[in-house]
Amino acid sequence: MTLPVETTALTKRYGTTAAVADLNLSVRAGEVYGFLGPNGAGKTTTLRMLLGLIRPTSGRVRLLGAEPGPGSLARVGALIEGPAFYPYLSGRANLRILADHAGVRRERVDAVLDVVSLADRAKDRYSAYSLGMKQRLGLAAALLKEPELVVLDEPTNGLDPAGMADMRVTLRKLAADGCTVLLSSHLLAEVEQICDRVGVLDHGRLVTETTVADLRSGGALRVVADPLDQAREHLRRHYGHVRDDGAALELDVDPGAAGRINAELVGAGFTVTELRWHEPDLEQTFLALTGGAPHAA
Ligand SMILES: Nc1ncnc2c1ncn2[C@@H]1O[C@H](COP(=O)(O)OP(=O)(O)OP(=O)(O)O)[C@@H](O)[C@H]1O
Repeated sequence: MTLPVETTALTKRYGTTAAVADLNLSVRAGEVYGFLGPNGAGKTTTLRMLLGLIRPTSGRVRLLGAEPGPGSLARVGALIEGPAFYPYLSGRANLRILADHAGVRRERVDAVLDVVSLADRAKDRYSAYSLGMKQRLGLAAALLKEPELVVLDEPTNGLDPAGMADMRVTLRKLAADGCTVLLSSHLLAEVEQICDRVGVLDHGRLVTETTVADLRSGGALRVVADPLDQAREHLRRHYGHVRDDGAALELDVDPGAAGRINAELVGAGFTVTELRWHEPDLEQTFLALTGGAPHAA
């Protein structure tokens, strides 16, 4: 099956600086793919190459199975630089202008306003919109041509938690309807909640491409039981290595083992006061992958 986005050894140099180096990305049909990296990692440069806005120094881009060009780009919706709208016109009027320009039926305008949940504010002037609504109108514009693939550069940047949540719902809805979504972000927590898979970029290089579930793997079962020392020895006998920080025990077991361990401890006469799966700290994972490079929140 054709991948919506595939790059091979994609490279962009500015003078002696490699903004993007040897990048092999693959975005699968119907997924929400998060392109993650600290500021300056090369995300925007990559997205611009995908959309044919700048030329790679070397390497190859396949967009919906073809070179980025009029044929493939007609099937792609993109939001790269902030959307430009007329501030004194309503959201609907702005979209109508874009629809007319793109040769899209006007009925499509109301359909996309619905998708981004702006139908009830469609008559309001663009200048009265919140940042979240402006972003969603930008997304609506990108959806006018019923694209198979949507490419969004930092779609949640600057949004408050409610705006982020709205955007999340909208993007998941798009994917559920069969549209592939590729978005960039420097916020791991955000990507983690929206995306199926992530590609982590650092200094122009892909350091990992994996599922969000995989990024999260490596957690441990945290157990607090009384008396703690004896519970530790008991668990060691059955499960091997047990970490003890003085307040709680941690076991590297499968999350599904929690119920059995609870029953065993209670059966052996321990009082279990806490037993929960402890997720790995994703922020630490991200910092480790990107060499601890500081990135803005
Ligand atoms: N036109 C250009 N000329 C020279 N250097 C550039 C140009 N565009 C980007 N760069 C450099 O390439 C690197 C990657 O920039 P890019 O904007 O792609 O990063 P980014 O991951 O999108 O970060 P941000 O979120 O801050 O935009 C940076 O070091 C940047 O300074």
